[in-house]
Amino acid sequence: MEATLATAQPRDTGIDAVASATRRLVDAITRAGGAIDADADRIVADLDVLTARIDAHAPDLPERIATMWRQPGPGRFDPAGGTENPLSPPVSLWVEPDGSLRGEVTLGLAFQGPPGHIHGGTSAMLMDHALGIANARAGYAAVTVGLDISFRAAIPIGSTITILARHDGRDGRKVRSSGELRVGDLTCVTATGTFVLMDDPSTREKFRRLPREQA
Ligand SMILES: CCCCCCCCCCCCCCCC(=O)SCCNC(=O)CCNC(=O)[C@H](O)C(C)(C)COP(=O)(O)OP(=O)(O)OC[C@H]1O[C@@H](n2cnc3c(N)ncnc32)[C@H](O)[C@@H]1OP(=O)(O)O
Repeated sequence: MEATLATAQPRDTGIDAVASATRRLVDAITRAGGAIDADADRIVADLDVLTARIDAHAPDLPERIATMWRQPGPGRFDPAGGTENPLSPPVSLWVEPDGSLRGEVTLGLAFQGPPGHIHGGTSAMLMDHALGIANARAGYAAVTVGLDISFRAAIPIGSTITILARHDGRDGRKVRSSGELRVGDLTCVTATGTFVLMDDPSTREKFRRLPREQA
């Protein structure tokens, strides 16, 4: 049986292709470093032309946010697995037979923390997001109120990171999930999360208004 994708289905055209190309651009810049200084003026001019071309298509922010949230299926704009988000690492999470999630990602220099290794904030984002999706797959759309994370071993840049996440249960308006990041057999990061259901009145009140109304 074909495995179910819990994150957005990547496309190789349109905005997904632009986002992929932008990830390649960011990776190239971080790898080249100051070696591009001599060519920087021309590069900036070229990039500014591209930015203006793309910006010409952009609606105002509240309209854009509303459009994003009207899209069906897993978030295509998420910061961890959003195929349309150039800042999102290219994460795909699949549903295992027991309902837990599993995925793989390889991260480049843009995500570096300690020398040659992944930044802890990036690991925390991968965990937060995977835990949230594990809850959503179990039927509980919820926001994070607590994330308990342990960094047990540093993750080398360029290694294949396995992401594991599972929904652990519900306690009133709170839901719990847990997960880990592994490289091979080594568990590098473990995390447990506490989330509050989106349909809890206080959460609904907090997140129901569009940014236009909040301004
Ligand atoms: C993007 C999201 C879309 C989601 C829908 C689509 C789902 C598709 C999957 C996408 C996956 C996304 C996964 C990313 C998820 C984020 O990254 S969400 C962004 C980060 N989180 C936030 O911005 C939430 C900020 N917090 C709040 O706005 C408010 O806390 C809330 C949620 C409105 C609740 O407010 P409140 O009613 O005043 O309650 P509060 O005092 O905060 O505490 C709530 C409960 O949590 C407990 N609690 C609080 N802190 C902690 C803690 N550190 N540890 C343990 N328990 C705690 C409290 O004790 C309390 O428990 P009970 O009293 O109910 O037993």
